[in-house]
Amino acid sequence: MIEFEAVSRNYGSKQAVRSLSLRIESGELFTLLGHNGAGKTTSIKMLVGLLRAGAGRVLVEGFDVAQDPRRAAQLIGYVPDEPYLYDKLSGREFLTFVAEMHGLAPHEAAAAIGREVERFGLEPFVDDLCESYSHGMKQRTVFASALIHTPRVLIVDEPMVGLDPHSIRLVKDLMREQARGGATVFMSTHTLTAAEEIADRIGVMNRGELLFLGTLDEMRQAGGDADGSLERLYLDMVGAHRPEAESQPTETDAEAAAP
Ligand SMILES: Nc1ncnc2c1ncn2[C@@H]1O[C@H](COP(=O)(O)OP(=O)(O)OP(=O)(O)O)[C@@H](O)[C@H]1O
Repeated sequence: MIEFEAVSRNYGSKQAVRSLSLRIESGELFTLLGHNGAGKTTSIKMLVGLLRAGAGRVLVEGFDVAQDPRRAAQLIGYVPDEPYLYDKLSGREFLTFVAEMHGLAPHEAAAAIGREVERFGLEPFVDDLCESYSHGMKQRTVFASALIHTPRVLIVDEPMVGLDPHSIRLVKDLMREQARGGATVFMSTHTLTAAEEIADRIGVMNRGELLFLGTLDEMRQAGGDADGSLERLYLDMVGAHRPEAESQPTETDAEAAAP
């Protein structure tokens, strides 16, 4: 179970997340949507303990992630938006390192690694150095590492980016399977078709605030469109709230700024 209790976070004077309250039950697959800069990654970083909340608190299975970070880390599997791996380790060495970090005994680690290598089809490259992996191979290895300790809570930030269709299917099935098995799954994504297909509930974030929280059917009711696709409903919902496009430097500006 995940709980955000009136959570806020600023970067300097910029308020990235404003009084976010949200409860996600075990067995639920929750999807967080929102335009670039809406506050999704900031929320996720507070959830996994990489950032401290400025106000409020975040609980995972009842444990405050800021007060009890080790306990929370044992409960959480986290797949960040940028896959992190050690270039000079092979995939198997990396998975072994993660298993040891979670305190798995060697025989448990070997069994868990075998299970995840098979699940994510890593066998053809798992003994090669990570520096030789494509983006999708890295992402699949990171997914495997996030599941090594069979976490109760799986948190994934933009899981579909850069994956081939086969891997996308794998990841979608995996997230549903995790939720069916009783885990809490929290996914942030811009891939609306995937969210439409697999989410139990959807949250729409806008300028650090939760604009909508509910099922797709509830979103259709709110949007007055009984058959609307998630893409249509989402675009209508955030369209009215979208901030002015931030001014991008023109080529001339960039050239002028060059030394
Ligand atoms: N390290 C940082 N320093 C200053 N401001 C930041 C920092 N990280 C994020 N922000 C700002 O906080 C706000 C929320 O950013 P965040 O990364 O949480 O958005 P997001 O919804 O994950 O966006 P995206 O879809 O582009 O990943 C944005 O206005 C962003 O500019």
